Amino acid sequence: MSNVTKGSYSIILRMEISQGISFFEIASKINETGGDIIAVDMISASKDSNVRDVTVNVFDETHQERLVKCIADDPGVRLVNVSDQTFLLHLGGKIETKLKVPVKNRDDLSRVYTPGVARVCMAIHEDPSKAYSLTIKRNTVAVISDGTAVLGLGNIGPYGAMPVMEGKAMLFKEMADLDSFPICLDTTDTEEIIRIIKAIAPAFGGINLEDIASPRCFEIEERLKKELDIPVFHDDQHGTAVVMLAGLINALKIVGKRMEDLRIVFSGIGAAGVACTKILLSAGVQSKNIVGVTRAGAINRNETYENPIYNWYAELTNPEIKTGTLSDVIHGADVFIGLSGPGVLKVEDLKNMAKDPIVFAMANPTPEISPEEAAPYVKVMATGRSDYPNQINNVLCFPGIFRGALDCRATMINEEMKIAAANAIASIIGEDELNEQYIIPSVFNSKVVESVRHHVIQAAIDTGAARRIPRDTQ
Ligand SMILES: NC(=O)C1=CN([C@@H]2O[C@H](COP(=O)(O)OP(=O)(O)OC[C@H]3O[C@@H](n4cnc5c(N)ncnc54)[C@H](O)[C@@H]3O)[C@@H](O)[C@H]2O)C=CC1
Ligand SMILES: CC(=O)C(=O)O
Ligand SMILES: [Mg+2]
Repeated sequence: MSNVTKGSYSIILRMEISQGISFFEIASKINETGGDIIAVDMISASKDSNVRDVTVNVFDETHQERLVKCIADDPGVRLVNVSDQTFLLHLGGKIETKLKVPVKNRDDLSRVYTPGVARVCMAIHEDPSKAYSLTIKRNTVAVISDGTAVLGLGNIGPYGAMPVMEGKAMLFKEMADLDSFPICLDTTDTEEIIRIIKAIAPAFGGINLEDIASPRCFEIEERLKKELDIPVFHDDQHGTAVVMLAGLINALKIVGKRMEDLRIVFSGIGAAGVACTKILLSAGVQSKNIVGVTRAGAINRNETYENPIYNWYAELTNPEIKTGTLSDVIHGADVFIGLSGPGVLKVEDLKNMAKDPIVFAMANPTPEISPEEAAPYVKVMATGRSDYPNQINNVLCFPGIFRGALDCRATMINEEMKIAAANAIASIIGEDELNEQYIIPSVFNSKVVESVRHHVIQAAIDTGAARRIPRDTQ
């Protein structure tokens, strides 16, 4: 698997084909390399040649390179250009601002802007809670990253992070009709990040932290939760944990095991790994049955770590003081939870797990083991990707959880609201639908957001986190 992309995507090959060369010869070559032609458009024709755009589905970057070489080497063809539809889709970014009221004449102008706007400003100045009714605050989330843990790509900086944050903003809008701003900060200084987020908070109903590396992400989130009165939610921690728990609740129904009895090995004790561990402890998993593995091996209490989170993890888990690599500690595990990097789990490891292994290989974009390799040896397999069954991805959680939190004007997103969201997601799949390939609803299942919203609002009301009760909940 390539480290960047695997799974089919489309490229457009613009090619000038000499007269006398049949297009069918070219098409056969493309087919022989495994390319799937999905469209052919004639761009121009002359007596010497035809220029065509041929849209082809390819498997991955290596496949694309092979296909391009095969066409470029053909003496009857001049390859004019190769464009990738994913890149084309990103030209100029993916979102824009849209007006809710027109500004077409002086009259409009005097209301949306000065002088009319001044009266609205003063009303909010006198009663700041009016920001919720008279500004975008009540429906707007800030999606904030410092670019230090972008997907599984690592520290690629704020510019590199932007396409992901724009994508999250699109998902907020599409799934939950929430507006959001992608904000990528050109600093990795914890205090500066906290100061900036606090300073911009007045415009927003909630803060979605994204792809900020551990352990810094823990302090940033904790401090902001204490110092702001709007929900602050680190999606890679809690969104992932909620969806993982939903998947595990359903997977256990298939294998007939109980949370209390599960032996679990985690690969990756970063933002997502820590939060998934915590939510599983809340759900009944016993800390003595958990072992966490990082690049340096199994976390254990005989070691002292520079990363304070690893020391905390060592005290909490692995009382048998298992040491060594993932392969050394995976023997007898019922569940593997991967939130680390590509390819760290091997087929041999799967063979050493307990009966009916559950494998959630959630590293993005390339999982800890490919479903193709794992399939013969696991009972339930899930990844973070959309091109395999059982996508465990925080996109199933964050739109609905923020929709609920903003609709009841929650001051925070607490543990009860997260567990409620997990149960809501799990319960969407009926007993008669549940199977190894369907433990988690599709991201596009229209019931997900509404169900998560509803359960989150109820939990917020029950725990005193709600500042208002939406009309449809009364
Ligand atoms: N499916 C989903 O919804 C989500 C998936 N993820 C994925 O989980 C992974 C971790 O994300 P975060 O926790 O946010 O990052 P992070 O930077 O906070 O933590 C990464 C952790 O993985 C460990 N790690 C990295 N490569 C490793 C390797 N080859 N072997 C063992 N350990 C390794 C690091 O030591 C660290 O403990 C990423 O691949 C990310 O894409 C994260 C959030 C959501
Ligand atoms: C899905 C997601 O948030 C991640 O991979 O970082
Ligand atoms: Mg993320």
